[in-house]
Amino acid sequence: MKQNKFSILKRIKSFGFAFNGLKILIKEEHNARVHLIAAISVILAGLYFDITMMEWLAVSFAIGFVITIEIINSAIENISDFISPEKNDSIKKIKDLAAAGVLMSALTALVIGLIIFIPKISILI
Ligand SMILES: Nc1ncnc2c1ncn2[C@@H]1O[C@H](COP(=O)(O)OP(=O)(O)OP(=O)(O)O)[C@@H](O)[C@H]1O
Repeated sequence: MKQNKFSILKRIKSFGFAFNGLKILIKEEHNARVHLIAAISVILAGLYFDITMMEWLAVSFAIGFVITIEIINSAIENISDFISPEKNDSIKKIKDLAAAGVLMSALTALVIGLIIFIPKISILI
């Protein structure tokens, strides 16, 4: 890696590139939109049920975890398509593994959501 001098301007630019990544995610990745809608719904449910600070910590971590894994999955999908636009068994394995990462993160978030919200919803019923 090149040894460059530290520059505030360059750090600010890096933030810009990262925000551009978020823009690409929302514009091009349909699964990310689904996760975003789920995240907004959970935040609204958290406000409605007035969940505790610890519960907000768990919910925030779950949301951040799923979106982060979704971003990594999208990057892997894009690099895979760039390297091999044609069908390839190794690319299939790589993409399926990345998709499994998203599935695991979403299931983890679902379990956290169920633990927090089922008792609160059951009181209403
Ligand atoms: N180049 C390829 N070679 C072999 N299999 C592929 C290839 N591209 C995709 N696949 C298979 O198709 C599945 C879906 O790939 P795709 O890139 O469409 O992911 P997706 O999650 O459905 O994408 P999207 O984010 O567009 O919904 C992969 O998990 C893999 O099994």
